[in-house]
Formats: sequence, structure tokens, C-alpha cells
Amino acid sequence: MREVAVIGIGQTKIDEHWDSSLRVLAGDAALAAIHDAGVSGVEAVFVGNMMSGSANHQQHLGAYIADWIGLRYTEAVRVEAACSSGAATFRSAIMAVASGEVDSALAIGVEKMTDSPGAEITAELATAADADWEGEIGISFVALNALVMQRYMYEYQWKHDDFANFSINAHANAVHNPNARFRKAISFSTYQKSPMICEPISVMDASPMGDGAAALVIVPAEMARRINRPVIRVAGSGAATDALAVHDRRDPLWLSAAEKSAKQAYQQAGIGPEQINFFEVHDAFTIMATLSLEACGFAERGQGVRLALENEITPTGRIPIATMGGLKGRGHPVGATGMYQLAETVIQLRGEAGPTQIENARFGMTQNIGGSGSNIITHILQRES
Ligand SMILES: CC(=O)SCCNC(=O)CCNC(=O)[C@H](O)C(C)(C)COP(=O)(O)OP(=O)(O)OC[C@H]1O[C@@H](n2cnc3c(N)ncnc32)[C@H](O)[C@@H]1OP(=O)(O)O
Repeated sequence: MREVAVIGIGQTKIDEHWDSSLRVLAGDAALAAIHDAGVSGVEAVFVGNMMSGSANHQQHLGAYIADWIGLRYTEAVRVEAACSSGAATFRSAIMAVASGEVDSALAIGVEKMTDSPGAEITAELATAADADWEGEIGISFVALNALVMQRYMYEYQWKHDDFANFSINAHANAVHNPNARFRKAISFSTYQKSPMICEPISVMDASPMGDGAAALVIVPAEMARRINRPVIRVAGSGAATDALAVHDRRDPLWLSAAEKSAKQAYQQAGIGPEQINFFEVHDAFTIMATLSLEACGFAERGQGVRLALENEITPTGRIPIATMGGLKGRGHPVGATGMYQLAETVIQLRGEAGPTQIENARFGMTQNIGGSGSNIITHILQRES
């Protein structure tokens, strides 16, 4: 397999984009990535998305987007893995280039959620849960994660307030990200007063919906090394699944798929969690960020919350997370999120992150979670020079 690198990124602001269709959003991000890469085209296009068929009446996305950006007669397919569709798409693209099948690939993640009424979109999101055991009883993703958070707080004796810094850090970092949906810092009191959705998850524990697209251009690393720009190499990539239904898991409070995919990525990169300079975590809910930090080796079991409490997750902490707002502040257009995480990691590694720049960052990690932890994909990007 060849080494691969990212040479171009593009993204739209996450918002309620009433005036832009799915392909306009995807096209804007894709063309920005192609422009950033300085190439005239690519050999293959991969489009990540979760629910365009039901939410936007456009299931067939590969040719739809490729044609829109002027790439007719190019290979183009859609990739779906629920909320981890973005990272799954990136993984397909890097494998295509690493195998030698193509010399350039464009990975796009796009989702348009605000066209559908709230109840409808909540039901569509719930299709990422187990239809027979979870969807059947009408459970939403907020409710599913609330059950896990309840159990976690009971088991390890944490209070709701102890999770506040996940939200405070994400929103503080989102202030400096022009593509973030909520560019407003929040205080501890905002967190405390936030309306409860499904106890113990309040609005400030949950990532907001939104519309958006992000894209990356991937080429062989040897080609990237000939460009006069920092080389951002894909050092590691891992993917793993778990039982779809939470009650079927070995331990509902441990993300086994996160652990396995992170281990694969660490092994490929030849490093451990201590060498990761920042982590774009899947903070769809504060409890999910907590469990992800533990499974990836940044905290002991039941102690992920302590990293937030002790301010170790801020840009100057031991393991900075959500450095450009995370899902909480930037927004979570589900099938696009993994691609936003990767684009932000490239920005950090290029040294272009502004006030939330991580000093001397060499290794950035992303983790994109699908379902309530049933499909998890981890990537490690490295700045070579
Ligand atoms: C593996 C996975 O990734 S699973 C995750 C899948 N994603 C989800 O489940 C989505 C979770 N989020 C939600 O369900 C919704 O966004 C909710 C319940 C948090 C909020 O929904 P609603 O109550 O409909 O929010 P609504 O859009 O009416 O906004 C109400 C206000 O709160 C603000 N707001 C809404 N959500 C958030 C948020 N998460 N953070 C900060 N502010 C928010 C809005 O801007 C709005 O402010 P305004 O009144 O000043 O305009």
C-alpha cells in the first residue's frame, strides 16, 4: 500500500441553509477543496451522507454531486455509515489511493437536515439505532444517550454539572471558527440553566442539527511532498463495529469499537495516545465525548469527565478536544461531520487555526461515531515537516 496525504480542504459554514440545495452545499465544499489542492480534477469521488433519500428525496448522490461540479465520466459513489459516514467516506478514498487504483480522490461529506420538520428528522436519525429493539419503541438518539449517561453517573458517582466543561470548551473554541453554527461562548450558569430534553441530557449536552458540507482531496504522499506546503500524511486509520443495540453490548459504558479502531490507528501510526497533540472527538453528547476519551486511552474507565473538570481538554490542556468547536459548537450535520473533523485537523496541522491553534502540533486524531457506538472510525493525521 502507498502512503497517502491530504492536499486540499474545503467546507461550508454549518447553518440552516434554506437557499442552498444538497448539491450546492456539497459542490461549494468540493470546489473549495479542489482549489485549495491546486489540481484541475480528481479520478474518483466519494460522497458521504446519512439520510438524503428521506430528508432531501435524493438517494443517488455520487453522480449527482460529481456532475454538478463538472466531473462527468468520473467514478463516483455514495458511502453510508450513519453518523460516521464522513470518516467512512474518507477511509474509502484513502484506500482507493493507497491501493494504487487511482492517483487522486475527492472525499465529500454532506447533510441537509433542516428541510425536514423536527419530529421527522428525529425519527430519521433513529434509523441509525437497532430497528427491532430500539427504533420499535420510538426511542430517539437523545433518549438513548440519556440512558447511557444516567447509568454512567450512577455507576461512577458523577453529577450533571461535572460535564459542563465539555460544552463550555466546545463553544469557546467555536467562537473563532467562521464555519461553526454557534459562535457564542457559554458560561457554567448557561449550562446549568439549559432546558432539559431527556434527563440528564439538556440542550447544552447535545449537538445541534444543521446543514453543511466538507471535502478533502487525497493523493499519494510522494506527490504531496513535491508541493511547497506542509505535508499532512494519513498516519493511521482504523474502523470497527459493535452491536447496534446498546443492551446487546458487552458493556454499555464502554465503546469497544472506539477502543479497537483507535488501537488500529495507533498501531499503524506507530504511536500511542500520549503522542496525540489534539483530538477531534465525536461530542454528539457530552457523555459520548467522555466514553470516547476513555476508550481511546486518554482516561481511565469512569474518569473521562475528570479531564473536563480539570481543564485538560482546552487548547492548552493535556489533550485538547473540539479545538474548532466540535459537534457541540460547530454543529453536527451527521453525514458530513467526520469530514469536518478531518478538515479541521488539517487546519490545525498546517498551523492555520488562529486563536485555538495547538502549539507545535504534529499528530491530530479524529474519531467519528455512528449509531450509539456501533460503527466507529478513527484517523490519525501527521504533519511531516
Ligand atoms: C452518533 C451520533 O452522532 S447521534 C447524534 C445525532 N444527533 C442528534 O440526535 C441531534 C441532537 N439534537 C437535537 O435533537 C436538537 O438539536 C435539540 C433537541 C438539542 C434542540 O432542538 P430544538 O429544541 O428543536 O432547537 P431549536 O432549533 O428550536 O432551537 C432553540 C434555541 O436553542 C438554540 N439551540 C438549539 N440547539 C442548540 C444546541 N445544541 N446548542 C446551543 N444552542 C442550541 C437555537 O439556536 C435556538 O435559539 P434561539 O431561540 O435563540 O433561536
